[in-house]
Amino acid sequence: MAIEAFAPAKINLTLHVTGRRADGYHQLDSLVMLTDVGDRLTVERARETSLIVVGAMAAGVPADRSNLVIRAAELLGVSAKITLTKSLPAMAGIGGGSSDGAAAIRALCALYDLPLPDRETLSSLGADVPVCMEPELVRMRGIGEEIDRLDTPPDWSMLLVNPRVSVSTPRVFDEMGERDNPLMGCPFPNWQAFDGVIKWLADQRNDMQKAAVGLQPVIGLVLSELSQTNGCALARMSGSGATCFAIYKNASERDEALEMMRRLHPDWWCVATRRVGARFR
Ligand SMILES: C[C@@](CO)(OP(=O)(O)O)[C@H](O)COP(=O)(O)OP(=O)(O)OC[C@H]1O[C@@H](n2ccc(N)nc2=O)[C@H](O)[C@@H]1O
Ligand SMILES: Nc1ncnc2c1ncn2[C@@H]1O[C@H](COP(=O)(O)OP(=O)(O)O)[C@@H](O)[C@H]1O
Repeated sequence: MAIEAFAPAKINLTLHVTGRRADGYHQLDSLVMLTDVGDRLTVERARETSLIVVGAMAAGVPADRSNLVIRAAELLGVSAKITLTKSLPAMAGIGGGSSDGAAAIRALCALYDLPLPDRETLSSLGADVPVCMEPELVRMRGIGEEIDRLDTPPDWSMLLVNPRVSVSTPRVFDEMGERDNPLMGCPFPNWQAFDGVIKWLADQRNDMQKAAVGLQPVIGLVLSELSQTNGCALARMSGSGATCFAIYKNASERDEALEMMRRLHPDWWCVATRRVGARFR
């Protein structure tokens, strides 16, 4: 029997870096949602673990023990034949590897009838793994292991654009200036009221954006082009970059923006997306 799981891209709608722990990890305050674009994996029982990586974004993704799907099997103490179909760019700020690890945990627990590990344990795979288990809109704090479920994610029309440069997460953290930044602003808005949420989001930040743009100036170009598209309510970088997201009130304006970005930059990764919804499993 084979079990499939979907590994959605995550978007950090906000990413406030609020401090640094003694072990060097950064404390975060981030609003996160999962989307309906992602990788897929299938797992089947086997005596030894094996991994095949296929798909449009497979190039350069390790198929050895450094891959988080193999580390997920090791964490659970099980073995499986795993096929991973990569559609998300790696090292892109949308948690491709972390979401694959989280999806592998879900699929392997279903395959072997095991309980899901707690968040601390998931966090040992990668700081972003716990949040990739959450189809709700969530507030993520600590280094990623403290999660508050807030609401059903708003059903926005969005774009994800990656200019095909990879950015190393630790490198961007290293390049940051101030690390003791304020938490997200309170009170939170009504998450389903478009104008109110956008106004609130515009007052929040991605504290890694400036450092990432410094390392890869093309991210600044992505942001400026997205924010000039018709109907763009907000454009911001996700995670440590380089992927940026843009939110639109209307699907038609989003689709026009997608067409324009693809025409202007055929070599960039540009996709339309929305909340993960029923695709999550
Ligand atoms: C920055 C964020 C925001 O959601 O997203 P991405 O840009 O990776 O998508 C995450 O915190 C990334 O999580 P993840 O990619 O799982 O991080 P890990 O593999 O655990 O750690 C990679 C390295 O990033 C740094 N790191 C990571 C998380 C954190 N809270 N503080 C850190 O300083 C550490 O140097 C660590 O060695
Ligand atoms: N399943 C995976 N897919 C992609 N990268 C992976 C995977 N497992 C481990 N990695 C490694 O994780 C690193 C970061 O990948 P990723 O999670 O995609 O970054 P980000 O969190 O910035 O989007 C890469 O250096 C890659 O070699």
